[in-house]
Amino acid sequence: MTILLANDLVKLYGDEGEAGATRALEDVSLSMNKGEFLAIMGPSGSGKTTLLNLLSGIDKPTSGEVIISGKEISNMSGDELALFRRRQLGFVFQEFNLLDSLTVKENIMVPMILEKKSAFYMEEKALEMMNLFGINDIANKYPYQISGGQQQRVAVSRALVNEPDIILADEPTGNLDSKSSATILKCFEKIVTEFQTTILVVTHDVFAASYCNKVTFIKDGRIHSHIEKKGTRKEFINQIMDSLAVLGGEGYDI
Ligand SMILES: Nc1ncnc2c1ncn2[C@@H]1O[C@H](COP(=O)(O)OP(=O)(O)OP(=O)(O)O)[C@@H](O)[C@H]1O
Repeated sequence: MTILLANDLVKLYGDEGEAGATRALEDVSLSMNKGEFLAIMGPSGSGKTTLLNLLSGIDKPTSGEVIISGKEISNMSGDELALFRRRQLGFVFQEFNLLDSLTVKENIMVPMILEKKSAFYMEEKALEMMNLFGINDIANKYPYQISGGQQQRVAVSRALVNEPDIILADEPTGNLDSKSSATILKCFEKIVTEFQTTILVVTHDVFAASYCNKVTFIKDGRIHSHIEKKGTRKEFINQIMDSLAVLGGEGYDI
């Protein structure tokens, strides 16, 4: 089942022909099936953030379309899009973005509160998530009382509670040490395997990308190449490094 389809995306910042206008994306097409775990990698300025902004509906393409679960989001009105983003998309960011005045459990409940779920359902669901990610012992703590790795596990739980069609993650391990990064990546692996969740990760980090099943490389706003994991994760790391060597550019974490 196709979850995400991007067709011939073009993004131009500024007006065509105008000095300083940038063609950030040129004819980018992408497709993801249910249960796929994809990393997008590319040099600084290659268009990764722009692509993520278009896929998540934060920004509109100059031309082309983004279809998620059969719905074209590039044409949705503000309200329709806001609802769609809340129900069908899960977001994980580098900065965790938790609410400091709410406990871990309350943070996880926020998307369900917005959907007016029953108190019983919310309790059960929050508990299920906290058990899944090993954070039930910190349910009543506040974000500033827990580690970065724990905060990111809360953020992943929050992204999952409304059972989104796809999780979009922007440098999810960017603020984490290697041990916490591995924990988060294993959480992603677990939900892909257990729930067939579809996850797209934008990352500079070879270690993070190696947990994915596929990597798409972009360069100068165009898709450069794709690779698929066939053997072990260690072998995939070597494959990713080889591709990055061909791709060129700087700013990768190895
Ligand atoms: N709001 C904007 N207005 C004008 N140009 C922009 C804007 N946002 C990005 N760009 C330009 O578009 C191109 C792609 O930028 P983008 O941020 O998508 O790259 P990136 O791959 O995410 O980079 P990084 O890895 O450094 O975050 C760059 O040339 C950038 O300068």
